Amino acid sequence: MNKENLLLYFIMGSNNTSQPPSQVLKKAINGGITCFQFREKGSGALKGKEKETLARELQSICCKHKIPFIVNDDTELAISLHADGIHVGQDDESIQELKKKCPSSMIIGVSAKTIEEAEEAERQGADYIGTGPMFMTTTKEDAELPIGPEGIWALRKQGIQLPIVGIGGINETNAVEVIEAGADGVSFISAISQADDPEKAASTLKDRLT
Ligand SMILES: Cc1ncc(COP(=O)(O)OP(=O)(O)O)c(N)n1
Ligand SMILES: Cc1ncsc1CCOP(=O)(O)O
Ligand SMILES: [Mg+2]
Repeated sequence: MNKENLLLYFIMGSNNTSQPPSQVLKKAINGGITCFQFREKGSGALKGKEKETLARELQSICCKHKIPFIVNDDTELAISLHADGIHVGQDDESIQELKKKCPSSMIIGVSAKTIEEAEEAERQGADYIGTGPMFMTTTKEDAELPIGPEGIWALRKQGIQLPIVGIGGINETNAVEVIEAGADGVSFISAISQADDPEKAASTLKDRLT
């Protein structure tokens, strides 16, 4: 993956917004996001056919605008849709398993916050790591305590070369700190999905970072 694609990485599922997800995604793309992750998870999340239908709808929007479409957690869905990538956490399927099942062109993102996790992700051939939570977040039900941008500094200081995306509680006022700490990109859910004007929210974030 081109690491420039990680700069403004938007993540959303149907329960992260009160607006139609397809509308939010289109507005976010108009505002300048560079990557999208479909994360259909948590209370009220769609399942089965409904989940797949929404995934296909959002994928086709991404495809039309040449925005990488990454699926969170659900390897089978990612493979069946020929998604551009899959993102997994430490408690999800291992990179080793993913490498066996997925086409070699598929982007593999892994959550990693300790040096051990990041080094293991590098060894196993991940394409990028997602590190966080950077700041307090209420979006992820089982989020751990924030580690702050210092967590990214620490990984860089210890020699981690993989592209890093910060995640968790990132908004227009703190995004720059995350990049300054050594991240290649910032990912966010609520800063865009909960905004009254998702296009403006995305373009403001972009202005802060470019
Ligand atoms: C870009 C990015 N980074 C981290 C995560 C978190 O993944 P995970 O730890 O598996 O938690 P869930 O998102 O599955 O609840 C992410 N999704 N994306
Ligand atoms: C999925 C995830 N992983 C760590 S924090 C988080 C939630 C990010 O959501 P928000 O950008 O609204 O804080
Ligand atoms: Mg996960």
